Amino acid sequence: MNAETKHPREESAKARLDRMPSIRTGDDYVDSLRNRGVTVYLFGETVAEPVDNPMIRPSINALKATYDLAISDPDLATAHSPIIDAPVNRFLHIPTSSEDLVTKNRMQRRMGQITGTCFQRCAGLDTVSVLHSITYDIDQKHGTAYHRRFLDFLAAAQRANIIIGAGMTDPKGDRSKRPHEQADPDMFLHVTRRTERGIYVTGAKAHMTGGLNSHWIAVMPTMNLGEEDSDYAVVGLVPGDAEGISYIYGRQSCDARAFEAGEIDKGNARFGGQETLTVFDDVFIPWEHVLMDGEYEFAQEMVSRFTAYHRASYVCKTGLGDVMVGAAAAIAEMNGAEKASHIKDKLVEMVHLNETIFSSGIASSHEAKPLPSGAWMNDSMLSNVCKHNVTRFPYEISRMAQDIAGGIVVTLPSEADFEHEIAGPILKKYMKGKDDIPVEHRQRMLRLIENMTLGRNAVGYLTESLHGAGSPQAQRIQIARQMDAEGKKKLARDLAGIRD
Ligand SMILES: Cc1cc2nc3c(=O)[nH]c(=O)nc-3n(C[C@H](O)[C@H](O)[C@H](O)COP(=O)(O)OP(=O)(O)OC[C@H]3O[C@@H](n4cnc5c(N)ncnc54)[C@H](O)[C@@H]3O)c2cc1C
Repeated sequence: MNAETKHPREESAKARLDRMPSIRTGDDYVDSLRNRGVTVYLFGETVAEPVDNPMIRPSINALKATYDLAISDPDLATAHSPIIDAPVNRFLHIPTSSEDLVTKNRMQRRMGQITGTCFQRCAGLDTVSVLHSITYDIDQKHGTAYHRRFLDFLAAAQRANIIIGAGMTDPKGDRSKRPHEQADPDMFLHVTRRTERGIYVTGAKAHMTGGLNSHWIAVMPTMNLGEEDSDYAVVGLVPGDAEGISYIYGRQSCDARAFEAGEIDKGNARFGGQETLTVFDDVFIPWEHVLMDGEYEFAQEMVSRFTAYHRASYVCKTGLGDVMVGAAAAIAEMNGAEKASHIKDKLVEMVHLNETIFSSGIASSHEAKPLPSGAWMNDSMLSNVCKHNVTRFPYEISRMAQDIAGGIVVTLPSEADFEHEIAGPILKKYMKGKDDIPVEHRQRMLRLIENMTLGRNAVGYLTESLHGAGSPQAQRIQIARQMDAEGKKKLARDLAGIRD
């Protein structure tokens, strides 16, 4: 069978991506998502064209902004890729220095400031970063060809400028059991059969950020695995519209406001996040796109390297934190409370917490080290500290923003009532703060605070900060592994004059 007559399922990433018009602008990206025929379930129905769905579109807009930033600020959002010897979007660039990782963090903060939500592209970047080194290391041990396959894929992905989604988290069923011990083997994605041409996988990936906004998905194990879990030790690259893949859309708090008329009550009408349960029903992956098959002893190292990158990527939340501080300062002014010393002090505390997150994340990038493949990786201790700060501080920052905003942040009547013939003028009279500030400005600022602390974008600012890249205990385990208590005890013994 020659290349022309191959079934599309077997087509190489290069052939498929070379056929695709290269994406340059944000508008190109939006166009690239049209007419893909992906199966998406939302509110008990299938969605004919996700791009035009009012609930889905804000999440697409957030990814669109990553393309627009690359054009408006190329120093920040593009990098020179040695793989194709050309500039690429930084979200597809393998870091080859600590400076690369520092600039990546600055870009992530900027994206958070622009969108006020999860812009969904970090997990894919951190996945390709870890695949660079882990495929190299597996090849060194087993003589496999994974690294060459990976580089071929990444070169095509960089040229086409696509989005890569990260499918790591399995549904996991009974948390006390290993994958092979589960009553239902599909609780973790696994290989069901191997043929001369490739493998078939079945299972699901949970909470997938930007699931159906991605052109390709990288699936990989979610935890350390033993020999009995070999079929679960699989890494594969799959087009997002591959046969057998379906997406079930995750609800977000207040998401149905997307269908209402008007934009004020949406809080952030333009941008939102997206998570899907991505289901793999006997999905074929040709060998060319398989990057791990049974090398279970590398699963733990892969997860640990992924988290070293990804837990520092959570500096993106400091961009959202900047928006929260701005919103709190603005609503204090609108309420006429900005001169109160406790308000000023709360704003200082919010900034202190936000910058504490940033400092641990950026420090982990400055302390990055090279791996044998040539990719550079964040300092793991500091990136775990960064993520652990993220599991707490955005909640505290949100509490202070709600404190400063006043109870009206949760009792404000609807935009439609403000427009009502009788209720409208009453509301415009009583919802006023300072005289010279239009009521609508106050309404909008309150809705933004609501959106980020209780509404759709609280998913990205709060609960994703808690669980994304691993729940808090996962960071404490990593910190405990690396804290070198014995070395620290020796320091104390020496100073205390205790000699063995
Ligand atoms: C908004 C959002 C976006 C996300 N995006 C992505 C993505 O793009 N790609 C991706 O792969 N994943 C993604 N995730 C998934 C994220 O990595 C997981 O939520 C996280 O790893 C926790 O897993 P879980 O949600 O299954 O919770 P659980 O594992 O059920 O954890 C719940 C609690 O139980 C505890 N627990 C769990 N298992 C055990 C055990 N065996 N022993 C003791 N305690 C245990 C945990 O510490 C935690 O406190 C996202 C999550 C969120 C919320």
